[in-house]
Amino acid sequence: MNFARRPLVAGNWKMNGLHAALSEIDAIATGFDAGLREKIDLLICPPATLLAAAAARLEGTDVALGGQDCHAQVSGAHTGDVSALMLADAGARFVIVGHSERRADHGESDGLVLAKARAALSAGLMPIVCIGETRGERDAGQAESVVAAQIAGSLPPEAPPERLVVAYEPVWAIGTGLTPTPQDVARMHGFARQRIEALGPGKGAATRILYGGSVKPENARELLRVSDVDGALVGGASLKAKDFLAIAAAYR
Ligand SMILES: O=C[C@H](O)COP(=O)(O)O
Repeated sequence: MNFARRPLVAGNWKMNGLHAALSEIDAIATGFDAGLREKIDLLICPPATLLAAAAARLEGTDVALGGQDCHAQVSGAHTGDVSALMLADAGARFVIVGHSERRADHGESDGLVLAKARAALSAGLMPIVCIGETRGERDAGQAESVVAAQIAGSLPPEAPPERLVVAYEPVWAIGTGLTPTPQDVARMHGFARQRIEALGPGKGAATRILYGGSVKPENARELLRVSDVDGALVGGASLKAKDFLAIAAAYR
């Protein structure tokens, strides 16, 4: 166990959540008790429309807020986009970049994800850079080469490891109820850590790598106790405070 890598349990609400859902954020803050606060970091990434209201409600708590994406530029003529600085201004401390849904739906390349991660760092945010192979890539025996290319192409090598989080999310496990075996997770996280080490000595050992893809209260303990797993990026099961806190409780 590397104590520099404090576990992080992060919830990604994706395009879910109207104002009524702020009550779940209140419940998460209430349920994040001293026993858990001592051991882990907890983060919610609601839709951008809820960030400012959530920030007001979370003031004085230890629950952090994050955005789900940011533009690579600080400002300008980019209709519909949100910059990292705007997310920080609204109360975010983290931002997810390169989620597979962004890579697939918006054709985001490693180069663009890298630019977004750098924009996040410049705005004082901690980027959570997502990587992971598709089912087809895995079946073709390319899981490692895909992940290696994503690490080389989308992680800013200049970022100090304590300012960067990586999330390994096999695309075929997202929202499907399917998960890799703990052995598979250990293998892929170990591999990712080696590739991160190639970005600079000591980076592999010090960078937090989260697992994401169908994490639920029922499988959290098994997945989060795998070596080289430093937390979870949770989608569907982060929408209800009860489920999200039950996942975080794997670290009790
Ligand atoms: O960002 C979260 C991941 O895409 C996982 O989503 P999921 O927990 O619904 O499978």
